[in-house]
Amino acid sequence: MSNHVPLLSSKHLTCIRQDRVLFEDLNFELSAGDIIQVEGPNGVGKTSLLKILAGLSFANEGDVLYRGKNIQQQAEEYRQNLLYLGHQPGVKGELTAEENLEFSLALHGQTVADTEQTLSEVDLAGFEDVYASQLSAGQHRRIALGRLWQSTQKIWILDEPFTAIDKSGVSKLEKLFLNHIQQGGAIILTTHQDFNLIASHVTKLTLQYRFD
Ligand SMILES: Nc1ncnc2c1ncn2[C@@H]1O[C@H](COP(=O)(O)OP(=O)(O)OP(=O)(O)O)[C@@H](O)[C@H]1O
Repeated sequence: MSNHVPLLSSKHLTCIRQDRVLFEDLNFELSAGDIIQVEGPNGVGKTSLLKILAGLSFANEGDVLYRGKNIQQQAEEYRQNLLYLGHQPGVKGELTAEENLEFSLALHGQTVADTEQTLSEVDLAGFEDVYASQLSAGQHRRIALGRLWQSTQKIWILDEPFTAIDKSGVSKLEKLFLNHIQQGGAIILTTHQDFNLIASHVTKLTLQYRFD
């Protein structure tokens, strides 16, 4: 008998928002080496699901398990092993690119080191001292994505990480994702974009509108 325990799993998750059942009895497993793409039309419940998985909001029924145990019973350990990027980049206009990255890393308990190198990984070399208010939407997203390059967390939960990112940035991210899963990490993400490099590694979890 297999004693495989997934990194992250959901058991019988039900989510109701504004009297609408977004999903019901949702079960999935995310193991080391997996990439799961949550897909479905606008408003179907993808962000709601990711927030529940990240412990930022609650399901109406069911559980989220980290290594087989409810995330609420081991909130601190789970937090240390989780990197969540929401669909807003969360960048502050009055801080420079480098200050924003430092602030975001510190806020999330990540090591604040090599921020210059990290900004260069996300193609922001030369923009370190520019205020974010003077940077583009794609550059804001790149600052937020910088956290991935400094991540020691195994589980990445990413809400629309490719938004506003150009083609070469998307390829670079795909390479980073591949590297992450090859090192024993796992990713669950939403995107409306198709994958290229990592397409064969991606399993889809499709949410559908319910009309009951
Ligand atoms: N905190 C909340 N309170 C009330 N309703 C909410 C809340 N969060 C989400 N909803 C509703 O739940 C539904 C699903 O929203 P969600 O953001 O999860 O969709 P999505 O699939 O991520 O959409 P998109 O592809 O547009 O990002 C929407 O109708 C939204 O209005």
